[in-house]
Amino acid sequence: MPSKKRNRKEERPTIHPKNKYSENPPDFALLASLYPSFEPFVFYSRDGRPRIDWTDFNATRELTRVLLLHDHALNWWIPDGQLCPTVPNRSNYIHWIEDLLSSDIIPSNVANKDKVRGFDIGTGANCIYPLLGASLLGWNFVGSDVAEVALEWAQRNVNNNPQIVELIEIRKVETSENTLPLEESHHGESEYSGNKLDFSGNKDREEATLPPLPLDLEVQGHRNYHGPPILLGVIRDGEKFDFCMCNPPFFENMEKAGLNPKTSCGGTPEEMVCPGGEKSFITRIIEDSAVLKDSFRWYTSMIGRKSNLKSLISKLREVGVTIVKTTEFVQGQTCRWGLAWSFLPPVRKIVSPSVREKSTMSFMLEGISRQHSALHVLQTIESYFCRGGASCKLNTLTFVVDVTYNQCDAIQKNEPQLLDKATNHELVKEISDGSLSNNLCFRVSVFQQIPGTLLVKGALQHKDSPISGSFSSIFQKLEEALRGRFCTNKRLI
Ligand SMILES: C[S@@+](CC[C@H](N)C(=O)[O-])C[C@H]1O[C@@H](n2cnc3c(N)ncnc32)[C@H](O)[C@@H]1O
Repeated sequence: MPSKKRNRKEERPTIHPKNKYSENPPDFALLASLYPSFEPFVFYSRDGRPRIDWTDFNATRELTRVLLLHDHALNWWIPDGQLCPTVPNRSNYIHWIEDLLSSDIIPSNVANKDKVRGFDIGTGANCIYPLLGASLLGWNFVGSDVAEVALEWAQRNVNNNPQIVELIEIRKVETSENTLPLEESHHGESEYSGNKLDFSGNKDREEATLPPLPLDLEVQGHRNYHGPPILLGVIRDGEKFDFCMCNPPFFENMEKAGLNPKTSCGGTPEEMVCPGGEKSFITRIIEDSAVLKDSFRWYTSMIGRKSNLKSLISKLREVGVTIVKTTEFVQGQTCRWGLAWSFLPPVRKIVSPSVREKSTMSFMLEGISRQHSALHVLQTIESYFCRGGASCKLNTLTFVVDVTYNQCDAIQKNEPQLLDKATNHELVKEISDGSLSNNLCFRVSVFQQIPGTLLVKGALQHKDSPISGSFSSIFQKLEEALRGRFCTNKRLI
């Protein structure tokens, strides 16, 4: 999985507050004193902090083993080279799903409220999500996989934990002759992520190395998935789930996975690679979900590259989902995105309080010099929003500009002010029935008051849009920009 190099000064979302490690990161010294098998992997840096060598697969595997044992009472192991999960990171995804299930955006499964049932696509030898979900929250799981070694070890990891054995079924995905075999290129030890986790909180930790984006993936965009079935053909007739989750094989081949000498979390080609990379894998999940529809309350997947979010959200629109939610998972130097969607009709619409308060706004521009007419101001408003990525319709007869911001563009351009932040952790996007409601549409009108004074009015057109809460801040920014341009000599726009 790729990671994202982040600017240290940038404000980061934090680890999920329900995560066991949010307040108390793993204490290597304590773990070493309690577990002799972990002790040889711990050393002390000059500042006296206990550390482990993240480039040593045996060290990262032993850390995961003792964390699962110490904090979750789970017996766990994986063979050499298999993908080794970092427990705090994986816990964030589980808690996000917990939030989705407990939110009242879509109806809960009233009949089976106490029996949550999840489907982990590609559970891996480590079987980490079913193990965490079952032990932390008592959830039932089906964990699927195609790889023999994954199926064998996932089952072993379940069987070695009698307290949750009843909750987890490991299901083999049957490959048909029409599917392409997974790539056979073996590079021995490989990196699955460009991440370096440093639980010690030491300031001088190194930034993550971002593996290069596969060039041909970028150029060619989406390639069709030709691998084994993912949901359709694996889910049985009449089966219902509260959610599915997936940490997909992200890369097209092992070369493209990029090798990061700073970490060693294992990961075989079967675990890391699928034809077309994560985009094609998740696109197939979306296509399957459009057939399976209400068999799942929530469909979710992890995404390794933010650049894939936009096209995947467009795909979701195409297939007519009712709700899309995204989140960012951040832990240490690791950054991923979560994408969730549903076909169930939303129970409520998310409208930020500011929308209810302010769907029309206005301001006066005074002291405008003679050479600037109302038409000039109107055209400036149009070009201001066009440059920000909106589409605009100018009417010079009525002195009106109609502005439409597309939500996906806002995400891609990283303009958080256009997105309605429902919690600190997630950006919520609700696409309700109509096609308009996931856009932000407003009308700006310019009125001549007296020479040198204009009134600028803004009126929100679709108040139910989930991102309409951003209207007032956008309008305030317009005011600032126009004042800078026309009322002083500062050229802001
Ligand atoms: C990146 S690993 C994730 C393993 C584990 N869930 C984790 O988070 O560490 C992806 C897994 O998906 C499996 N896989 C690939 N194609 C699959 C398919 N069509 N259905 C189910 N699993 C698949 C691989 O064998 C591999 O175990």
